[in-house]
Amino acid sequence: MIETRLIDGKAFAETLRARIASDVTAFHAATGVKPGLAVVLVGEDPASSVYVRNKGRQTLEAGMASFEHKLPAETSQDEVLALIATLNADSSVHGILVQLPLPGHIDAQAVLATIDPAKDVDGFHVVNAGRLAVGLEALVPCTPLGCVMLLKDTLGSLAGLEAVVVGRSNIVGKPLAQLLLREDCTVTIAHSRTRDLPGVCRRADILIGAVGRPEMIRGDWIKPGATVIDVGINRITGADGKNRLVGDVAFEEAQGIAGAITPVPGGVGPMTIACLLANTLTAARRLVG
Ligand SMILES: NC(=O)C1=CN([C@@H]2O[C@H](COP(=O)(O)OP(=O)(O)OC[C@H]3O[C@@H](n4cnc5c(N)ncnc54)[C@H](OP(=O)(O)O)[C@@H]3O)[C@@H](O)[C@H]2O)C=CC1
Ligand SMILES: Nc1nc(=O)c2c([nH]1)NC[C@@H]1CN(c3ccc(C(=O)N[C@@H](CCC(=O)O)C(=O)O)cc3)C=[N+]21
Ligand SMILES: [Mg+2]
Repeated sequence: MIETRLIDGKAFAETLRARIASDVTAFHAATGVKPGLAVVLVGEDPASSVYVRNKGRQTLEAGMASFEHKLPAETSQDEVLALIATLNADSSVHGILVQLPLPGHIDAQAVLATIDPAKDVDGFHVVNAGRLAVGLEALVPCTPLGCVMLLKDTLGSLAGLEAVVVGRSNIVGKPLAQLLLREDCTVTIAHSRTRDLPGVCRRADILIGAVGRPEMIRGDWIKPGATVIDVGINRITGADGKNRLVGDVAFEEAQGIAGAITPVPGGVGPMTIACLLANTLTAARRLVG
């Protein structure tokens, strides 16, 4: 048995946000401009509500302006597109985030395609996804960016390591694989059709759970000493009837096997928000500079 190190994403994110806040102060002093982040929320998604609340508060704490647009669930796609056009044209807005998932009658790809790529702080626009894929400067999705920051802080160089990413979504798995490739990892992307998922996971020096299934990745899927990043945010009802948050990895089982692991909460989640603020400042610098 080894001693499993806890990767404290909450503490790392606090440090990052403090640095961003002082950079925002300097940017404001030099340009007279306050970076502004607009968040568009259509309908009520319970999983999104914590994120939106934390984000709004931390945006203000970083010295940025926060514009929240909460629209009813029955808002038409055309109305959402019109709002985005307004935000694209608004010079006080440097970052635009449309909270996903959107209600079923709205085509998320059509909405994302309307966002000015220069203001796309989520990095979900095809232009930013493409620029990342071909190695050009891009706005990079926040959760993958946060994961790689934690990995580099834990491991130093990632070059040559076997990374297995479980999950292939456009918002986490795919861009994370791109970033790990950029760090010279040997990358495998696993998904629901992967054969022998436990065996594939056991190859990983770096194992990432981005699935959305509570504690699906078991302790004996982890190679001894591996670094485990748990992206999953799953709300479950415990034996005591209380709701709690768990990741995609069976955290207790990983103790004594993993070399290091992120907790849920307090791991990747806070990093996502810190990276969103970092991207908003980056966007403001490029738009104003
Ligand atoms: N911490 C944070 O900041 C963030 C956390 N999240 C959380 O991360 C998790 C993933 O989010 P997201 O990427 O949007 O989810 P999606 O539902 O978009 O994607 C899930 C992926 O997991 C794969 N998958 C599902 N079931 C299995 C299975 N049994 N075995 C192997 N692979 C499987 C799917 O495969 P297939 O493609 O074949 O269907 C898919 O590629 C969620 O819990 C979400 O809440 C998300 C964003 C930010
Ligand atoms: N356009 C868009 N961009 C996103 O980045 C995006 C999205 N839509 N839709 C929803 C998912 C989910 N997500 C989270 C971010 C932070 C926490 C977070 O701060 N979590 C804390 C607290 C969680 C809690 O206490 O409930 C933690 O893990 O410690 C969680 C989830 C971003 N997402
Ligand atoms: Mg999704």
